[in-house]
Amino acid sequence: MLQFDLLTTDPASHARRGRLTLRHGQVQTPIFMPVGTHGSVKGVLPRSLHEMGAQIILGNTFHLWLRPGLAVLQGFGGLHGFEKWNKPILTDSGGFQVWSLGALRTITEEGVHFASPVNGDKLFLSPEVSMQIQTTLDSDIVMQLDECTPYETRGQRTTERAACQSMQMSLRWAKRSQDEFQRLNNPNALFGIVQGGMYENLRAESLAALAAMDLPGYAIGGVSVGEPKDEMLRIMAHTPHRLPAHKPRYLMGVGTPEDLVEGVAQGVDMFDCVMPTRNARNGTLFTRFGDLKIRNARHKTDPQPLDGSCTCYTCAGPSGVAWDQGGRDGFSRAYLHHLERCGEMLGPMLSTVHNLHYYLNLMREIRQALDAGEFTQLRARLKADRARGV
Ligand SMILES: CNc1nc2c(CC[C@H]3O[C@@H](OC)[C@H](OC)[C@@H]3O)c3nc(N)[nH]c(=O)c3cc2[nH]1
Repeated sequence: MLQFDLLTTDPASHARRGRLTLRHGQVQTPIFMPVGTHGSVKGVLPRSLHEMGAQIILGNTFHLWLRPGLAVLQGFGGLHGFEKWNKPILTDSGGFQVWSLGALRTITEEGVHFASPVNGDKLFLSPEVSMQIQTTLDSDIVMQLDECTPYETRGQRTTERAACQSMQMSLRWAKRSQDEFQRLNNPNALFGIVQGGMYENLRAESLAALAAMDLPGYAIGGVSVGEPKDEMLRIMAHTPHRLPAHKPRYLMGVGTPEDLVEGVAQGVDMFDCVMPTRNARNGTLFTRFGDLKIRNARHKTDPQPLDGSCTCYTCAGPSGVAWDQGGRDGFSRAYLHHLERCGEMLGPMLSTVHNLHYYLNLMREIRQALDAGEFTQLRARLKADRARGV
């Protein structure tokens, strides 16, 4: 079950404002979806996710199938009951993880044979098995099982012929996913995934075949897989706006704040990326004026928060009043630098709150600008601000 309402479209770009209605609630788009691969968004309390306005989070079929396993998840009625998240969840199909297992897996038309990296068990993942797992997880949005076409194979750029064969297998797996999804009477929404490597003609063939399947939503896969930035931008400029306008469009695994703004301008509605959470754990913080490495000695005595305009708990404390607005309840860069240097748990926790808030707030600003017809101005200001440097 999914309803997508297209609210406004930007006259100067492919950007649009929408609203997704799913079984576990509504999602305003464009939206960023925090990644909770193993059933938790690393280092963040669900209550903090609610406070920062997270509307939908991700889970991953592959990881949750291996641990805790279907029997446990079944006992809780699925992933919502298990991780105590009562808003929408999107689960990825496991294709990407299995692909990244490398030598440990054998891909055939039937599906993928591999040894569990957890306990060595011999496992088999097919479109049908992936649908059965995601039905048990009861996620609001289910991704088809696909093959994420690599950018390179043994150091050589993937040829058009290889990308074509991979894309066509993903199309056959889309059909098998849809048949099984319907056979299971899954009440949620199944998304197709466009492949085709870095070849626009293959991307066009993939999206045409998927559009003909009349699925509730579509993702663009096979990017953010190690390709040069200009290649990703080329595909981002080609594919999203060619997908059905009245269906939600999800760009998988992307990206930096600049990529999200560019993606919205190209017509993307939904994003997921491990960057805000992973970078937080590595001490790289996103701010309005650029990225900041909290480990750097220059922060040792700095009383300012990470970002003077930010209202997150880390920057503005319980009052939520930003430093620039006179607020002095937030944590200082000096304190965060100290926590990082000492390896204190609180460091990555506070940094993750800030980075996720930054991403979610960026999308909130974009939605507001689209509602006010000011997306072009916001896009220019964000680009200039981020280039200023911290
Ligand atoms: C990072 N770049 C990137 N991610 C990608 C993901 C999600 C990875 C999935 O793995 C977990 O994060 C690591 C997340 O799972 C919750 C995410 O959805 C993809 N998933 C599928 N099915 N097909 C793709 O072509 C694909 C391409 C990607 N490029």
